Amino acid sequence: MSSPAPGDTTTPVDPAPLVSAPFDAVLFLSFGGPDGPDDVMPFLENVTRGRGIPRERLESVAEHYLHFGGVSPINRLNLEMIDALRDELGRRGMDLPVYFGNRNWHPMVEDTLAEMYTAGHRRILVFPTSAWGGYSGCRQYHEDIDRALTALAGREPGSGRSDGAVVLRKLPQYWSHPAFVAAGADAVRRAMDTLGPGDETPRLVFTAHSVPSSADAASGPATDGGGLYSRQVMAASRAVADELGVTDFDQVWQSRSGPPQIPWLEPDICDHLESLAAEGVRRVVVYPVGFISDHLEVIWDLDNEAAEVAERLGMDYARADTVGPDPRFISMIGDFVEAYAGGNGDLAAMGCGDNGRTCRDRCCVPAARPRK
Ligand SMILES: CC1=C(CCC(=O)O)c2cc3nc(cc4[nH]c(cc5[nH]c(cc1n2)c(C)c5CCC(=O)O)c(CCC(=O)O)c4C)C(CCC(=O)O)=C3C
Ligand SMILES: [Fe+2]
Repeated sequence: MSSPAPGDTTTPVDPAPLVSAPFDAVLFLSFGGPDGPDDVMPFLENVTRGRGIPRERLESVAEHYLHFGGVSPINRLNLEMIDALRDELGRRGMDLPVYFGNRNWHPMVEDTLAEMYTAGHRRILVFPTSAWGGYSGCRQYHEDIDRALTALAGREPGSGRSDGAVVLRKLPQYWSHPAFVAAGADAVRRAMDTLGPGDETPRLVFTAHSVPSSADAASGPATDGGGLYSRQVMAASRAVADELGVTDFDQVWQSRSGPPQIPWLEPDICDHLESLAAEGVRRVVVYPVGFISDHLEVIWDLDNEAAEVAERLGMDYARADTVGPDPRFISMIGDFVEAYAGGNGDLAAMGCGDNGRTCRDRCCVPAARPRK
């Protein structure tokens, strides 16, 4: 978490939100996922609205969800983290209630914000379930906040953001937080243990969600040369490997979508397993450092697809748990809430911003999307 580079202009913030008044509630903001078979297509349409994802890709992703009865584990996993966070805040004597809202499925963030407003909350800390910078990992969560505020202004005259009547402050990116790194390292240790002893140390492979190469190139402050997301993922992977004393590791990508002619970050985990097998590697541990819960992208793309490839290649394969349920991760969220609740948290931290404003000027701008 760095402060702005010299010469970098921080986006001006409305004067009112800068007032260092205390915050009175937490909004746990996530991606959302379907809760049953009838939700799957409407959910996918929400995710991909205007994004040029081919119909065939949607249909095959729908099948992944239907394979699990149309239910993504993401909502249940988020609710478990929220319960743990409530306990954590309670232990610290902090009485901020924790609400749950999503970008793409119920409870939708627009409805949650309306509920929070009705309950009297006006200064809200937002914890996003993404650790990263970049358009999908950071700016899109600011957009969710912006959309929810616009919807609120429509429902509740006088709730406008410009007069500072409502402040939603997004908490910073946490990919480099020691708790995130330590919990990840322990998850890798446990996965190594499940493989048991062998005559070869397993190769450690980190994965994160691929994004279009153009989106990665546009990630970070405009003055920073781009590639913020991929640099963060590599740095987080290296930090976990360092903690384990592992020097030989790979960092690859998973879950790409979009038409094949558009370049996305590569290599894909399944292709990478083929390359490793060709090199003679026989044992692999995969850690999805890019996600904080074992949601569908993890259990389908890694536990099904990649595991199948590994089996066909005759490799021993284990997938490490994501950090979500680790008490250190929940305690990290507690630390953020405690640091920001009084109103004096570090507003210059990367990813932090009020009412949908990004932390830096022209930061993580959406890349031009291909027209179909
Ligand atoms: C960087 C990143 C994260 C990590 C940061 C974060 O966690 O926020 C993330 C998380 C997630 N992505 C998820 C699901 C999906 N992502 C899709 C599509 C896309 N993701 C993208 C990027 C990311 N995605 C991008 C550039 C697209 C292309 C379309 C677009 O530009 O928007 C699609 C459409 C179909 C497909 O093509 O796969 C689905 C269904 C779920 C929920 C899983 C569940 O339900 O359990 C989660 C947590
Ligand atoms: Fe995604």
